[in-house]
Amino acid sequence: MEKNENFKAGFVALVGKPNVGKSTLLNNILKTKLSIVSPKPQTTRLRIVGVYNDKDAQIIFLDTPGIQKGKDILTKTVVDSAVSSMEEADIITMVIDGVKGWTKEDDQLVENYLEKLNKPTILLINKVDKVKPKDVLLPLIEEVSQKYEFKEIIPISALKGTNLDRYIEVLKKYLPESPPLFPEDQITDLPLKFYIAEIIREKAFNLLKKELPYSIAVEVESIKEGEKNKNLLIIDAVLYVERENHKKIVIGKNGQTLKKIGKLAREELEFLLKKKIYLNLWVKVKPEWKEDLTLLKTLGYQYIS
Ligand SMILES: Nc1nc2c(ncn2[C@@H]2O[C@H](COP(=O)(O)OP(=O)(O)OP(=O)(O)O)[C@@H](O)[C@H]2O)c(=O)[nH]1
Repeated sequence: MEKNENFKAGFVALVGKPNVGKSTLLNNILKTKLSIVSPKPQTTRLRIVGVYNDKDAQIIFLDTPGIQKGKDILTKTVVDSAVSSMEEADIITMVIDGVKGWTKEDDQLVENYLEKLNKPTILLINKVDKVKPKDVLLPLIEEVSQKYEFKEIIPISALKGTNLDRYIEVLKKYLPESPPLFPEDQITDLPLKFYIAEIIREKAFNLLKKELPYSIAVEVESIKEGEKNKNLLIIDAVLYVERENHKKIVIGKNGQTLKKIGKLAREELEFLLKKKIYLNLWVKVKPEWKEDLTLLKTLGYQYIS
């Protein structure tokens, strides 16, 4: 790719309440599935970096998990990682849900973070495919422009792709001039083990969200190539639950639920990695895994101090 002389590169932190559509936005911009999208709030617990490249710019997205209230170590870790994303960023993008409008939590985000960090901030009003332009959107734009000195306010639909090109152009305007910061083929800094664990966790979460909304963690213990067949990956992974009765739920009657999780994860992994996959899944009980620092670190929550 022929590079523009005034090439720009830098970090953009995506912030906003759970469920406003940050993961959908990132996935649509990067056209590859890096973070979990699900209708349940607070599923993105990891800081995920996606890298957008074109001839003018390299934009590195920091996807921050919702800033939540909570006392366990996992929640604190999540908040720390969200804050460090914002501190690292050249530009902050705040996302709100156009249907729900501006909320009290958004006021807190402005007060507690944006005003203190004082970085160029862009506001995206998402899900505009679901709102009436005149009756809802125009008054909302008027309202939010009083809330903070946003550099720009852009109505988008992350789902439909509406106005995302305009958003990219605006980011380029505020990014510093710099050579690329990452090699171009690097679309995520997540190690493969971690990436696979997230896909398995997503499948388990989607099947079990009613019974076990937040208490499953997944660790990929090993990934080996087939001895004779290099096109085969053998993956061993453990699903951690907090209680014995949760283990029964994950396994299901005659092992049906675990089998289904395995099948869905395997199909997606085969598609994404373009290899044949053997996926061995176990379920282990690990009481209070959310409080277990060592395990959290193994699982990749690196921002624990
Ligand atoms: N109609 C409509 N729905 C959207 C749009 N963007 C996201 N959604 C839906 O909103 C829900 C939440 O989207 P996510 O991308 O998971 O939201 P998030 O902000 O990453 O949420 P957390 O992971 O909880 O922080 C999903 O059901 C999406 O399909 C949009 O532009 N229009």
